[in-house]
Amino acid sequence: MKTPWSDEEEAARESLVRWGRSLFERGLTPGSSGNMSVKLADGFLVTPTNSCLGFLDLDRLSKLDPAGRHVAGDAPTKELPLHFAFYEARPSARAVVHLHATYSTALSCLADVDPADAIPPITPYVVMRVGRVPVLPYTRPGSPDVAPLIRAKAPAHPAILLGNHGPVVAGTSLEAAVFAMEELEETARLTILTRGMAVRHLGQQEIADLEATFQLKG
Ligand SMILES: O=C(CO)COP(=O)(O)O
Ligand SMILES: [Zn+2]
Repeated sequence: MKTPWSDEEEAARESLVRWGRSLFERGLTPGSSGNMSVKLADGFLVTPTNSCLGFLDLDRLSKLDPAGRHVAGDAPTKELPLHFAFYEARPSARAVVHLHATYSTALSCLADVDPADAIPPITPYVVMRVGRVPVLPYTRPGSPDVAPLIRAKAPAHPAILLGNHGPVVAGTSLEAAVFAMEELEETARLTILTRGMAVRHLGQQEIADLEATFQLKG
Protein backbone atom coordinates (compact mmCIF):
# COMPACT_ATOMS: atom_id res chain seq x y z
CA MET A 1 0.00 0.00 0.00
CA LYS A 2 1.24 3.52 -0.83
CA THR A 3 2.22 5.56 2.24
CA PRO A 4 1.32 9.26 2.55
CA TRP A 5 5.04 10.10 2.38
CA SER A 6 7.68 10.32 -0.32
CA ASP A 7 10.13 7.41 -0.56
CA GLU A 8 12.77 9.67 0.99
CA GLU A 9 10.54 10.49 3.96
CA GLU A 10 9.42 6.89 4.44
CA ALA A 11 13.07 5.74 4.52
CA ALA A 12 14.01 8.52 6.96
CA ARG A 13 11.12 7.60 9.29
CA GLU A 14 12.16 3.94 9.29
CA SER A 15 15.77 4.89 9.89
CA LEU A 16 14.93 7.16 12.85
CA VAL A 17 12.86 4.39 14.48
CA ARG A 18 15.55 1.74 13.86
CA TRP A 19 18.51 3.81 15.07
CA GLY A 20 16.53 5.19 18.03
CA ARG A 21 15.75 1.66 19.22
CA SER A 22 19.33 0.53 18.71
CA LEU A 23 20.81 3.49 20.62
CA PHE A 24 18.34 3.13 23.49
CA GLU A 25 18.75 -0.65 23.79
CA ARG A 26 22.52 -0.27 24.00
CA GLY A 27 22.12 2.19 26.88
CA LEU A 28 23.43 5.15 24.90
CA THR A 29 20.68 7.50 26.11
CA PRO A 30 18.38 6.79 29.08
CA GLY A 31 14.68 7.42 29.65
CA SER A 32 13.25 10.11 27.39
CA SER A 33 16.61 11.85 26.92
CA GLY A 34 18.17 12.63 23.56
CA ASN A 35 16.72 13.65 20.21
CA MET A 36 17.43 13.20 16.51
CA SER A 37 16.58 15.01 13.28
CA VAL A 38 16.88 14.35 9.57
CA LYS A 39 16.81 17.00 6.82
CA LEU A 40 14.49 16.17 3.89
CA ALA A 41 13.93 17.79 0.50
CA ASP A 42 10.72 19.39 1.85
CA GLY A 43 11.58 20.04 5.52
CA PHE A 44 12.72 18.09 8.56
CA LEU A 45 11.73 15.03 10.56
CA VAL A 46 12.50 15.27 14.29
CA THR A 47 11.81 13.14 17.33
CA PRO A 48 8.89 14.30 19.49
CA THR A 49 9.59 16.01 22.82
CA ASN A 50 9.61 13.67 25.83
CA SER A 51 9.72 10.59 23.63
CA CYS A 52 11.88 7.58 24.45
CA LEU A 53 14.23 6.92 21.53
CA GLY A 54 13.67 3.18 22.05
CA PHE A 55 9.93 3.38 21.36
CA LEU A 56 9.48 5.92 18.56
CA ASP A 57 6.28 5.64 16.55
CA LEU A 58 6.97 6.03 12.83
CA ASP A 59 3.59 7.75 12.24
CA ARG A 60 4.00 10.24 15.10
CA LEU A 61 7.43 11.68 14.34
CA SER A 62 7.31 15.49 14.13
CA LYS A 63 7.38 16.93 10.62
CA LEU A 64 8.60 20.51 10.14
CA ASP A 65 8.52 22.63 7.00
CA PRO A 66 11.80 24.09 5.61
CA ALA A 67 11.34 27.16 7.85
CA GLY A 68 11.12 24.92 10.94
CA ARG A 69 7.36 25.27 11.50
CA HIS A 70 5.62 22.22 12.95
CA VAL A 71 3.26 20.83 10.30
CA ALA A 72 2.44 17.24 11.35
CA GLY A 73 2.96 14.60 14.04
CA ASP A 74 3.59 15.10 17.76
CA ALA A 75 5.15 18.27 19.22
CA PRO A 76 8.87 18.39 18.33
CA THR A 77 11.89 18.16 20.63
CA LYS A 78 12.58 21.29 22.63
CA GLU A 79 16.15 21.24 21.21
CA LEU A 80 15.18 22.63 17.79
CA PRO A 81 17.52 25.65 18.24
CA LEU A 82 20.39 23.20 18.71
CA HIS A 83 19.52 21.16 15.61
CA PHE A 84 18.88 24.19 13.38
CA ALA A 85 22.13 25.87 14.43
CA PHE A 86 23.97 22.77 13.19
CA TYR A 87 22.11 22.74 9.84
CA GLU A 88 22.84 26.47 9.37
CA ALA A 89 26.52 26.10 10.18
CA ARG A 90 27.08 22.88 8.19
CA PRO A 91 25.28 22.94 4.82
CA SER A 92 26.40 19.33 4.20
CA ALA A 93 24.60 18.09 7.34
CA ARG A 94 21.60 15.81 6.73
CA ALA A 95 21.16 14.55 10.30
CA VAL A 96 21.81 15.68 13.87
CA VAL A 97 21.90 13.36 16.89
CA HIS A 98 21.97 14.47 20.55
CA LEU A 99 22.26 11.87 23.33
CA HIS A 100 22.96 11.72 27.06
CA ALA A 101 25.59 9.00 26.55
CA THR A 102 27.33 8.31 29.86
CA TYR A 103 31.05 8.78 29.13
CA SER A 104 30.86 11.76 26.79
CA THR A 105 28.45 13.39 29.24
CA ALA A 106 30.95 12.66 32.04
CA LEU A 107 33.68 14.43 30.04
CA SER A 108 31.32 17.40 29.50
CA CYS A 109 31.12 17.77 33.33
CA LEU A 110 34.87 17.68 34.13
CA ALA A 111 36.32 21.01 35.27
CA ASP A 112 39.83 20.21 33.99
CA VAL A 113 38.94 19.21 30.41
CA ASP A 114 40.30 21.49 27.64
CA PRO A 115 37.13 23.25 26.31
CA ALA A 116 38.76 23.49 22.87
CA ASP A 117 39.71 19.82 22.69
CA ALA A 118 37.95 17.43 25.08
CA ILE A 119 38.84 14.13 23.40
CA PRO A 120 42.54 13.28 23.10
CA PRO A 121 43.67 11.63 19.84
CA ILE A 122 44.20 8.15 21.27
CA THR A 123 42.91 6.05 18.35
CA PRO A 124 42.78 6.65 14.57
CA TYR A 125 38.99 6.36 14.35
CA VAL A 126 38.29 9.26 16.66
CA VAL A 127 40.52 11.44 14.47
CA MET A 128 38.79 10.18 11.31
CA ARG A 129 35.17 10.36 12.47
CA VAL A 130 34.95 13.22 14.96
CA GLY A 131 38.15 15.29 14.93
CA ARG A 132 38.68 17.79 17.75
CA VAL A 133 35.67 18.10 20.04
CA PRO A 134 34.99 21.42 21.83
CA VAL A 135 32.93 21.80 25.02
CA LEU A 136 30.37 24.63 25.13
CA PRO A 137 29.49 26.56 28.29
CA TYR A 138 26.37 25.22 30.03
CA THR A 139 22.98 26.38 28.76
CA ARG A 140 19.55 25.18 29.91
CA PRO A 141 18.18 22.27 27.81
CA GLY A 142 15.98 23.74 25.07
CA SER A 143 17.37 27.27 25.48
CA PRO A 144 17.88 29.29 22.27
CA ASP A 145 21.10 30.59 23.92
CA VAL A 146 22.85 27.47 22.62
CA ALA A 147 22.35 28.50 18.97
CA PRO A 148 25.09 31.18 18.65
CA LEU A 149 27.50 28.95 20.58
CA ILE A 150 26.86 26.09 18.14
CA ARG A 151 27.05 28.35 15.07
CA ALA A 152 30.48 29.53 16.20
CA LYS A 153 31.92 26.01 16.55
CA ALA A 154 29.99 23.76 14.16
CA PRO A 155 31.56 24.92 10.85
CA ALA A 156 34.84 23.34 11.97
CA HIS A 157 33.47 20.66 14.31
CA PRO A 158 30.85 17.99 13.46
CA ALA A 159 30.86 16.81 17.11
CA ILE A 160 30.42 19.09 20.13
CA LEU A 161 29.89 18.50 23.86
CA LEU A 162 27.21 20.62 25.54
CA GLY A 163 28.68 21.59 28.93
CA ASN A 164 27.26 19.51 31.83
CA HIS A 165 24.74 18.00 29.43
CA GLY A 166 25.95 15.68 26.65
CA PRO A 167 27.17 15.15 23.08
CA VAL A 168 25.67 16.35 19.78
CA VAL A 169 26.90 15.22 16.37
CA ALA A 170 25.99 16.15 12.78
CA GLY A 171 26.48 13.88 9.77
CA THR A 172 25.88 13.65 6.03
CA SER A 173 23.31 10.92 6.83
CA LEU A 174 21.65 9.61 10.00
CA GLU A 175 23.91 6.55 9.86
CA ALA A 176 27.04 8.71 9.57
CA ALA A 177 25.93 10.87 12.53
CA VAL A 178 25.23 7.76 14.63
CA PHE A 179 28.58 6.16 13.73
CA ALA A 180 30.41 9.37 14.68
CA MET A 181 28.42 9.53 17.93
CA GLU A 182 29.35 5.92 18.75
CA GLU A 183 33.03 6.66 18.08
CA LEU A 184 32.84 9.77 20.28
CA GLU A 185 31.25 7.81 23.15
CA GLU A 186 33.72 4.90 22.84
CA THR A 187 36.67 7.29 22.88
CA ALA A 188 35.23 9.20 25.84
CA ARG A 189 35.03 5.83 27.61
CA LEU A 190 38.65 4.99 26.76
CA THR A 191 39.72 8.48 27.85
CA ILE A 192 38.08 8.07 31.25
CA LEU A 193 39.31 4.47 31.64
CA THR A 194 42.89 5.56 30.96
CA ARG A 195 42.83 8.78 33.02
CA GLY A 196 45.93 8.89 35.21
CA MET A 197 47.71 6.24 33.09
CA ALA A 198 50.69 6.92 30.82
CA VAL A 199 48.81 7.08 27.51
CA ARG A 200 50.63 7.40 24.18
CA HIS A 201 48.69 9.92 22.08
CA LEU A 202 48.89 9.88 18.29
CA GLY A 203 51.52 12.39 17.18
CA GLN A 204 51.16 15.38 14.82
CA GLN A 205 52.56 13.35 11.92
CA GLU A 206 50.15 10.45 12.50
CA ILE A 207 47.16 12.83 12.77
CA ALA A 208 48.17 14.74 9.62
CA ASP A 209 48.46 11.42 7.75
CA LEU A 210 44.92 10.39 8.85
CA GLU A 211 43.48 13.80 7.96
CA ALA A 212 45.09 13.68 4.52
CA THR A 213 43.90 10.11 3.86
CA PHE A 214 40.35 10.27 5.27
CA GLN A 215 38.58 13.59 4.67
CA LEU A 216 36.39 14.48 7.65
CA LYS A 217 32.88 15.04 6.30
CA GLY A 218 30.11 16.42 8.20
O1 LIG B 1 17.76 15.55 25.75
C1 LIG B 1 16.78 16.30 25.82
C2 LIG B 1 16.93 17.74 26.09
O2 LIG B 1 18.25 18.12 26.02
C3 LIG B 1 15.42 15.74 25.57
O3 LIG B 1 14.52 16.76 25.21
P1 LIG B 1 13.27 16.43 24.27
O4 LIG B 1 12.51 15.31 24.94
O5 LIG B 1 12.46 17.70 24.19
O6 LIG B 1 13.83 15.99 22.94
ZN1 LIG C 1 19.69 16.62 26.28
